[in-house]
Amino acid sequence: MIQIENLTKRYGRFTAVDGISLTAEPGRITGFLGPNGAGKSTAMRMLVGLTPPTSGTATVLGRRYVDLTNPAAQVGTMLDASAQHAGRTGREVLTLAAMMAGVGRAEVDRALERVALTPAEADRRVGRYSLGMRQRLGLAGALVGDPEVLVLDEPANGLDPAGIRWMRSLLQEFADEGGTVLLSSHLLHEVEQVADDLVVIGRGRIVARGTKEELLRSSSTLVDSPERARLGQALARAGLPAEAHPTGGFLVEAGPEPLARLALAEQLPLTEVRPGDQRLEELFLSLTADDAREHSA
Ligand SMILES: Nc1ncnc2c1ncn2[C@@H]1O[C@H](COP(=O)(O)OP(=O)(O)OP(=O)(O)O)[C@@H](O)[C@H]1O
Repeated sequence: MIQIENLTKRYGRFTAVDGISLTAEPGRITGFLGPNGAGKSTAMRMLVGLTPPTSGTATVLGRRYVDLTNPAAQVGTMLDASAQHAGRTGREVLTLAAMMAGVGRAEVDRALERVALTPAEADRRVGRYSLGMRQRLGLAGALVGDPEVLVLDEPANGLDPAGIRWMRSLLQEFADEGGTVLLSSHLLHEVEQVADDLVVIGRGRIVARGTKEELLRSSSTLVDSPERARLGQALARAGLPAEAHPTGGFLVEAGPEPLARLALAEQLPLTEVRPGDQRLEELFLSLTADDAREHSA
């Protein structure tokens, strides 16, 4: 379990993280989504004690990270997969992580196996790894101490679609055994494939949160009729906000019931009544486009 309450980080007059609160539950994968510069890494660094917060609290397993008895074994972290020592082999990097977590060589082999790095690959220098291999090694480092919680910053970075599917099943297995996963991404498509719950951050503030299903659920209905013109007139008369949809029919800001009643009253045949395609993508873009623009300006 991860609990963040009113967490704020200011650098001088700039507020990087602005009073955010979020919870990541055991048994679930929580995606922390936001455009570049939204404050994800800063929040995660505060969570694991690498950056002191200006105010607010962050706890893992009920305690501040620095107060955990053996943080390296209780919380697996991967905050910057590209920061691994290029001159060391993957196995050496992992052996160091295992020592910090107080576990032995058998766990190193087990972690390598879990992330599907072969012994030959493990004995290669990290400088010669692809980005995807570095991510796998970073995940192995997070898993090696057999933690209850994983905190992963952009773990899908550099993975191809098959790699993302693989990561999803690995993290799902971890969550199914009761583990807590908090992972960040600036790419909606990635996080949508991996997470159960989503927290969306823009310009340091939480702008949406909920289960993936909740956030994907549509508030509009797509409706169509062979008598489209008459349908349009009926919608206008009924005062239902509607706009023409590119694929035909109308996108109406209403649930299906008022539309069914309208069709019955107007004796209108309907060929389509289904949830409008309010994809999470639109939500993400509309919620964060301005933030992203201002940051890059
Ligand atoms: N040490 C620092 N000093 C000053 N500003 C900082 C510092 N660290 C981060 N920032 C600023 O805080 C904001 C949030 O940065 P952060 O790295 O947390 O964003 P992010 O959501 O992780 O973005 P990305 O997806 O690009 O990693 C950015 O505008 C960044 O420039």
